[in-house]
Amino acid sequence: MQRWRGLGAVPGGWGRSVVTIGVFDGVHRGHQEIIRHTVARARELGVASVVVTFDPHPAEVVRPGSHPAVLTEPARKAELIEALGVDVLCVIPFTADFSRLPAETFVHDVLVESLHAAAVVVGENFRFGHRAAGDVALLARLGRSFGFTVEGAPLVSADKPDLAGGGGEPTLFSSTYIRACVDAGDIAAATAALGRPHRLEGVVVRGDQRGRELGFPTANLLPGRYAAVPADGVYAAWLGTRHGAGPLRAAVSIGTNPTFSGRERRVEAYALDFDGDLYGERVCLDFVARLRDTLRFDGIDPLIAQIDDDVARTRALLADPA
Ligand SMILES: Cc1cc2nc3c(=O)[nH]c(=O)nc-3n(C[C@H](O)[C@H](O)[C@H](O)COP(=O)(O)O)c2cc1C
Ligand SMILES: Nc1ncnc2c1ncn2[C@@H]1O[C@H](COP(=O)(O)OP(=O)(O)O)[C@@H](O)[C@H]1O
Repeated sequence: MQRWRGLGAVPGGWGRSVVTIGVFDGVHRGHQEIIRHTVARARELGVASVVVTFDPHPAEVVRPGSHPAVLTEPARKAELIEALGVDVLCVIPFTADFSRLPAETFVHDVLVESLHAAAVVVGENFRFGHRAAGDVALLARLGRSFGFTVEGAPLVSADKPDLAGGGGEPTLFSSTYIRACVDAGDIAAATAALGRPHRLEGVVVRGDQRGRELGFPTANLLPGRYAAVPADGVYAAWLGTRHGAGPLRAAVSIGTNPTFSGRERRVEAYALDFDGDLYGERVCLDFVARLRDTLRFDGIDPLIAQIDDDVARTRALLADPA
């Protein structure tokens, strides 16, 4: 997959392409559907498939201070998009000026002049241009005058309507919905919508050096500034490192360590069957299940007994690194 930053990176003599546009945070099952459709269409037409995305998140530029929680860091997003067979990922720096482009100008400059779109694939609820004034109907109208087709991919929702909480309405998979699932610690719902576990990435930093004394050294993960951190609680997760063998089973604690009257919120992972130094390493946690709420214990013995139980459950849940 080629990676372009900005429209200036489009090579001279670029042919036609099939394009899809979006923030694609999470690359969830709905996104996957749209991207697969884009790739399939491009292959049919014998042209390149291009995913256009934005950095930073448009919300932060349009309303500073409103950056939503990030489900996938840019490098991870690119990796997931590449795995879907896309030819080009074009990341447009989302500036205040760019945000003010009227919908028509956006279509002309990006889709027609730069990418020579033969077809544009979008979800039914796609909005674009200044104040999100453009919709699929406008895009289709512009397509007729500029010479590209517009294909709306159907939106994907939960198979079981009752996942929505009994309301009867099927839950539409969206980044906003998945952020809410993660924020509530609903790992099962997040996994269903993403089509894979939610991943948190970060660097291992020093904590209070207490873990070792408890018999459970924990890698304290410092997530990215806007990362979507699951609700306080204890989780079973796969811990991935850059070096070393495959992913490690981990019992993860997220919270302020109330037993020790801690104040800082921390993400700590005890890796099972592991003894090594992780300080300064970039690691990731793929959350598989929520085990329980964070509790305040009277002393360390009941805490240790509880962590023993968490570790046993983690071992049972995470059968075999595939
Ligand atoms: C699986 C697991 C579950 C934990 N559950 C709790 C808990 O319920 N309450 C709590 O106060 N601390 C809990 N802890 C956090 C410990 O208090 C923490 O690991 C210890 O304070 C070490 O901190 P340090 O890494 O900063 O040295 C848990 C830790 C692990 C690994
Ligand atoms: N099984 C393990 N799981 C997690 N970290 C481990 C493990 N074994 C050794 N370590 C190392 O020990 C460190 C954690 O020790 P700990 O006493 O909890 O200190 P800290 O308070 O700095 O987290 C980790 O950052 C890692 O480098």
